[in-house]
Amino acid sequence: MMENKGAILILSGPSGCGKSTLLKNVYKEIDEYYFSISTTTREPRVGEKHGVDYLFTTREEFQEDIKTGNFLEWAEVHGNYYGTSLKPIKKALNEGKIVIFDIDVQGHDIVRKKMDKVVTSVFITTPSLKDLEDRLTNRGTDSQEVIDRRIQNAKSEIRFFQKYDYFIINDNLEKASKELISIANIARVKSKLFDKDETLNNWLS
Ligand SMILES: Nc1ncnc2c1ncn2[C@@H]1O[C@H](COP(=O)(O)OP(=O)(O)OP(=O)(O)O)[C@@H](O)[C@H]1O
Ligand SMILES: Nc1nc2c(ncn2[C@@H]2O[C@H](COP(=O)(O)O)[C@@H](O)[C@H]2O)c(=O)[nH]1
Repeated sequence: MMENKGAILILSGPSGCGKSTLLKNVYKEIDEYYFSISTTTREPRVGEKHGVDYLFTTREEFQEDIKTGNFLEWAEVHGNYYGTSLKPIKKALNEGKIVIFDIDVQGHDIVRKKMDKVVTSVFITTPSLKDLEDRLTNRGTDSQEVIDRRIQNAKSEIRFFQKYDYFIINDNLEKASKELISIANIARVKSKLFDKDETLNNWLS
């Protein structure tokens, strides 16, 4: 019996580059996916729902989850904690799903190390830092202080893009969506690699 039948698709990129927007645009084109809902200590934004966008929690509870070993990965990003719970990921992988992560560059490093064989990753960005700043400002969800911090962090995050399998410049939503769908299809093909042993067994038995 195969342990993993699914595959992982990681999206990273500076805050405001358009990861959530792109994902919402392409979900209907991806079969059998599971979006990994992260746990965070960040305050919910207007319109965000617990259990849909994030699992919102306190710093104390988050630290308890770290101690218990509940996270596949976790990181401090822009001054808040974010983490991926291991249990639902295992379940979705065993069900053969494409598990989609929207996580930062630190999280990508950890998941790569732990689950390299099943990971396909894509770094998403805007054409320029100015575009990023405009998007964060126009989104209207964060204070100027939070935006400034995210812009500062974007300058370091951009250096990580070479660690990723693919790179998308989200200048045009339609074009970027098509590129993301192609990458999701590649992740799907990767999941088929785990059928190799089973196929061989079927042939030889
Ligand atoms: N191709 C695009 N052209 C113009 N605006 C865009 C494009 N893609 C996304 N946006 C806008 O940019 C803003 C930021 O997008 P979004 O919230 O999806 O970013 P994000 O990468 O998920 O951010 P975070 O990491 O903070 O969650 C939104 O207001 C969105 O409507
Ligand atoms: N390492 C992880 N990073 C995560 C996770 N969930 C989200 N993120 C990243 O945090 C920033 C900020 O998100 P925001 O919703 O506050 O704008 C963003 O880059 C996400 O990719 C996680 O579980 N682990």
